Amino acid sequence: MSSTIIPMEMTFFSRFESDILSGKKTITIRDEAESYYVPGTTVDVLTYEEGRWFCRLNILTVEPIAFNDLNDFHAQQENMTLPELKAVINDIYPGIEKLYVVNYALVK
Ligand SMILES: CC(=O)Nc1ccn([C@H]2C[C@H](O)[C@@H](CO)O2)c(=O)n1
Repeated sequence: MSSTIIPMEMTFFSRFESDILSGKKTITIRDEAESYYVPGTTVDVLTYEEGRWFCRLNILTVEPIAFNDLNDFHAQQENMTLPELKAVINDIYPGIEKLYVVNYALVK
């Protein structure tokens, strides 16, 4: 018998909290270890640093993306420029080519 674990929480660096709450940031890009979010589910969102809850998100889609295929639309959805987004991802996931775009909606 196989069992599926559905994640109930997602963490974000606290510097992204205001962009998420204002609706300016509508995706996050994660590595394979965090590609297990399930479309149609809702997750509690906590700051990575303090574990402080700040909102809930509906997971809309989870789609693979290669680092080299990131484009201005991804950056716009992250409320960044493309060079800023690539720098952030390089910092968090250095050298990782296989990534996942998690598209979400804020639960109001
Ligand atoms: C633990 C961990 O990896 N936490 C993360 C990963 C990514 N983010 C943000 C940073 C960018 O806005 C996008 C793209 O990775 O997602 C994050 O806040 N916390």
